[in-house]
Amino acid sequence: MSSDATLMELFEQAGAIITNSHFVYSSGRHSSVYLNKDALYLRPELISSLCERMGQPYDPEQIDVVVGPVIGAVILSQWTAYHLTRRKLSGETRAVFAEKGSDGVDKQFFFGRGYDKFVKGSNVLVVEDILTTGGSARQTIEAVRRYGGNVIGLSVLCNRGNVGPEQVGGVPIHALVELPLQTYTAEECPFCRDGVPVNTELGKGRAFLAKQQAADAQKL
Ligand SMILES: O=P(O)(O)OC[C@H]1O[C@H](OP(=O)(O)OP(=O)(O)O)[C@H](O)[C@@H]1O
Ligand SMILES: O=C(O)c1cc(=O)[nH]c(=O)[nH]1
Repeated sequence: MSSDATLMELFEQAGAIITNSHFVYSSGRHSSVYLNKDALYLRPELISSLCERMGQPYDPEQIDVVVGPVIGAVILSQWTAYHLTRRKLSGETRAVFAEKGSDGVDKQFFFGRGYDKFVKGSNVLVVEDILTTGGSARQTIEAVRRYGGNVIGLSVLCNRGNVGPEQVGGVPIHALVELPLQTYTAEECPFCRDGVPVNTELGKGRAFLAKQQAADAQKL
């Protein structure tokens, strides 16, 4: 695994690149291509080797903690911390995750479970699977800073949104794959306009349709 092309091939082989459909993303944007990270998370050995590469550019002595936002990046934080620890002369790199309240109370990422103590005053590597708008990564970085951590870098599997440091709080980004892909707002989406059915299996299509139905019902 040494180039974007090789990694892309690997993602394809793992069934992680799905095209020619109508997806809705967590940001609310729409697109015809979906990078199915969950097909990668099925494969621990593959994820381990990807995370080894995600941690490679960083000096392990400089990273105390790896932080990932729930859900997928929890797996990345574990494996990246594991490989950083293996390169460390002494001590262990911790892995913690940032979460959001399911009750709607905590709308921003927070560190529960006593993890705040491991973030405060620590040098932190933030990991994320996919950058589309960079919103989730930016919010994670903001949470680390709010809790008193020092963000050293952001390492991601795939930057599919051409996201730059200025969109994630000025933090340098390392992406295993740079794959700029077109996305649209719902209003400008050509697939919505042409009546292409929304994919309800992957992404946030089900929630999008439910919201649309609720809005339509209110109009009646
Ligand atoms: O750059 P952004 O526009 O923020 O989009 C990227 C985020 O969206 C997806 O999260 P999803 O909600 O699918 O997360 P999960 O399945 O990991 O919970 C993806 O895993 C990133 O976390
Ligand atoms: O932006 C997203 O939500 C998103 C895009 C993508 O390609 N894959 C994914 O799992 N999430």
